[in-house]
Amino acid sequence: MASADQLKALVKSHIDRDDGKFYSVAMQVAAHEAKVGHGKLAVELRDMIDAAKSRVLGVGAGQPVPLARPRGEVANLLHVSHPENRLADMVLDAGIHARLERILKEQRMFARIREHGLSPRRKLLLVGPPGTGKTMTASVLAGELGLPLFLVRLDALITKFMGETAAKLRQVFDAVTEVRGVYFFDEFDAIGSQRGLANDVGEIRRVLNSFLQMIEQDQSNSLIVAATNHPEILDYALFRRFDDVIEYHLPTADQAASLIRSRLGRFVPKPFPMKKVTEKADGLSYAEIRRAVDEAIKEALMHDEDRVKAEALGVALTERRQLSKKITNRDSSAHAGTPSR
Ligand SMILES: Nc1ncnc2c1ncn2[C@@H]1O[C@H](COP(=O)(O)OP(=O)(O)OP(=O)(O)O)[C@@H](O)[C@H]1O
Repeated sequence: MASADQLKALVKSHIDRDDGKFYSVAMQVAAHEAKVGHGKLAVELRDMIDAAKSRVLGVGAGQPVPLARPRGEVANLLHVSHPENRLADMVLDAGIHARLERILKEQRMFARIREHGLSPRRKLLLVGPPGTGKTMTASVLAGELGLPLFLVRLDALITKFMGETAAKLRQVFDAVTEVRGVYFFDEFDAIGSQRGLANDVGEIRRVLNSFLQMIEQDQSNSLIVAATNHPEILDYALFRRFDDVIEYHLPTADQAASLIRSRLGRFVPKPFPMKKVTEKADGLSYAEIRRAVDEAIKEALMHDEDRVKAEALGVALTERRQLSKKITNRDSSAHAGTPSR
């Protein structure tokens, strides 16, 4: 019998018209029934869910995806989108830029590379602090190559019923083979580390081993992109499974200036004391700088002004820094009690 929480979640997802949630809870109920020995009921429930899902148009993003729409159970695990981002939209140091260009070139020529028995680079690990462009990179790769971007939903993949996780991972890797796309595993440390996620360390180890096996065996034409802010807790065995490991960093002063200018567009202040303003961005991520610039643009719009005022931009950046400091302090005090390995 489903738990009270599951029943409540089912009713709530129906009220919210959240199909994805509804199917996910229904699958949990089926898994629970299988676990307590009601195999026939579990199979019936799963069949009903699969049949219902294959009738539904649009997955996750709520957009119909005619050519690359995951079906059946895997639809819950993948959120599909079709980004239009370009490499030129990113502010990057020359090294990362060159590596991404190289990956794109190998992908564009993959038939020729395959003909010679070689494999293009397509398994990538992106590491670096939050807001430095790891997710954006996955979007850019998809956008440049005209491929769908599949975000692997770790919340759906790693359930309370940990025994199911490896089976779900198998479904994701089957999709990787069947539908060419960019498959993005964000917060990859949830799979790639041996600690933190659950008390059941043995189970986490099994999931990690499954991932290692599946990524090693994968010979598809899709790109597999994993990202983490915590490379230090990744299992060492993972690194050699990737064709490239790319390290992202907070922007330098020049990169911050370049992002500010491109984001401001026609709103750029006149005169613009760039150096003075950029100093206020020191220590902020690209994402934080972008948000500060957006705040300043909104301020201008609300005052019916054609341009941002340099002081207003300075204030927005300073506010972001204060916020960022608060978050960092909170995170470090939260981690202070965590025993190290
Ligand atoms: N290198 C960059 N160049 C231009 N804009 C960037 C860059 N990095 C990040 N941004 C801006 O910040 C936003 C958030 O960045 P993104 O989600 O890619 O960061 P992330 O590294 O994946 O962070 P997290 O680890 O928190 O997921 C992007 O959508 C983009 O607008």
